[in-house]
Amino acid sequence: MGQIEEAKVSCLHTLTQHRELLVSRLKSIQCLLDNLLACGFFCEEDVEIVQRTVTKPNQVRKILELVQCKGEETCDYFIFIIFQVCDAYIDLQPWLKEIAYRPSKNVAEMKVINTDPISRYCEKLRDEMSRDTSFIMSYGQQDETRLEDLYTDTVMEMLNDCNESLGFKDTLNQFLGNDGVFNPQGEIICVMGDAGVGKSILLQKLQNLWSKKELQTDAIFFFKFRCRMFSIFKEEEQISLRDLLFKYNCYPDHDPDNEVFDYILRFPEKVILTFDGYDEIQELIDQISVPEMVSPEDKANSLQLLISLLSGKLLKGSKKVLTTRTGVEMQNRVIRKKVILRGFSPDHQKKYINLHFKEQEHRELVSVQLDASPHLCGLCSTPLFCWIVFKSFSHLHTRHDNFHLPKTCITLTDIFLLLSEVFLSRSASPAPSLLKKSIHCTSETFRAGLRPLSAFANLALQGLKRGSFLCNQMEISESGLTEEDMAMGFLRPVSDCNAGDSATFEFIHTTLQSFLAAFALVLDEEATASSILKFFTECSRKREQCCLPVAWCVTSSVKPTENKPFASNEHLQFTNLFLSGLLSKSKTSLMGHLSCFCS
Ligand SMILES: Nc1ncnc2c1ncn2[C@@H]1O[C@H](COP(=O)(O)OP(=O)(O)OP(=O)(O)O)[C@@H](O)[C@H]1O
Repeated sequence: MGQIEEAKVSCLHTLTQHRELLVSRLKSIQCLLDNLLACGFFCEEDVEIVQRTVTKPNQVRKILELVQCKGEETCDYFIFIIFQVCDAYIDLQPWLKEIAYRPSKNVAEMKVINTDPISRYCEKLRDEMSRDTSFIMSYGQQDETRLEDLYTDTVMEMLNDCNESLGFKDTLNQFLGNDGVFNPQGEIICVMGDAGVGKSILLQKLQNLWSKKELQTDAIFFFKFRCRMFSIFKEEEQISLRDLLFKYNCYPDHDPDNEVFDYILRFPEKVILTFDGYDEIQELIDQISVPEMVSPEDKANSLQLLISLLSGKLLKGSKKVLTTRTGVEMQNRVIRKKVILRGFSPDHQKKYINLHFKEQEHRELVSVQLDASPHLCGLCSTPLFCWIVFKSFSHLHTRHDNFHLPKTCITLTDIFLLLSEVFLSRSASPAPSLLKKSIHCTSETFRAGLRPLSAFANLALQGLKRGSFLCNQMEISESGLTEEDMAMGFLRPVSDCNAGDSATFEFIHTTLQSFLAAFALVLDEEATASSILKFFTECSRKREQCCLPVAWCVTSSVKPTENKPFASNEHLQFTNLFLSGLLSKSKTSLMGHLSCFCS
């Protein structure tokens, strides 16, 4: 009993003794008030008295005064709140250690609710992140697929500063760890890989793991960005770091004192930032004139904010993961580690088959067909192409008796023709009856869907010509596309790139946009040879290989809006590749057939 008395006295005494420190370090008042009120230590009037007091230090003084007036148990509980809600009272955790705080039996059984804005915001971020990342987007509005039902590990190779192999990794939960770090001062984990190899999906998986607290990290904030978004800001448009983080992720609720943002600035090491598709804005960054130092408080051009974040001038110490197509390099001094994605290994491919096909019969059929065609098997090591092939197989096999995956010489053009056929046949033919399947006839499906296909193709080409991966509702309506056409799956809505009130859409993958653009060029009867080959000319104008510094050592005077359409001309190169494919001998009959109906 004597010992308990002594402990009780010491709590009250502790508050008196450390009053000054508490006044200077206690920031989150609301959480204290909420809990003291909920447990009956404070009444409504006490809360009002504190709230009426101006300035935060005075509010803390008032709380301490009231708590101490109410006696030992209240003081005990007051310290217990600080102990329990450690995120919000991070500054006082060393103090708790110093006084060797141990909750007494009495308070240890009491409830503490975390109503601190920072903790609430972290929870909101995790919830939203989980919602945003649980489904694979490219499956369009029609058939959403859960990420966890289809995500398959891919081959990840770590490289050093000279691009020599440092070994392979096959799981993601320790992705942010020290394995493969060649420059401890660098802050960027650079994920590289070819089109469709799974860079965006890897980020999505990381985000999803974090939202479920399954990613090994102590970061409590995670902000995701698509680099494409930075290209839609007008040059004169200014945005603050606070708005950039919150507007494109989520805003904190009930944070009148801006505690969340202040916390982020004070503890950047608690922040993870991901930037997807750096290649898409590389040239914009390349051309921006040397940025001035950007203050976290001021508004600035969005690209300057991005550069400042990447270079560590803003939120220094935060963890950054950036994805880019192979070939777009950054200076090693900003890179912490490099990971290159190599796609599916044969084992991954088997796992992916099992996840993709529920029926054993289909699994076996696809495996046999893949084994019979090493060429197709090779293409399927790229997850995007594998997805298209499997999706086409599922769709066309259930509808047509005579559908088989092509055995020999399958090209990328064949793969995208298959995908288009799947999209077109969704609306064209009725669902298959169990007894009677129709005969598979590609040219008939294309002919029947020629109107929407041409409209999508023209939209893709117009986008490519003006250097945009996005299109708005007006452009869609002008192209004659109906709501039913939109449901086919070629386009999907984009939530984080909305310009103004109008909804924005993008093709489910940039390679599909390149394919459709090539389709439009081939179908255009009036196009001259030079206009059809326009992109060949552009691509032959060789760009100097630049090693991106994240721009600040580039002193070009060219302004961002005067830029050339695309960061790298890879999208045009894809269009050229598809153009060659569509003009090749094996496609003469299909394209000739369609051209007849176009004219
Ligand atoms: N690990 C994976 N598991 C299952 N499916 C995957 C995986 N990676 C990619 N895919 C499939 O491939 C599609 C394309 O992948 P993703 O968009 O991530 O490629 P990318 O490398 O970011 O391409 P780009 O450079 O063109 O942006 C995904 O929508 C998904 O269907």
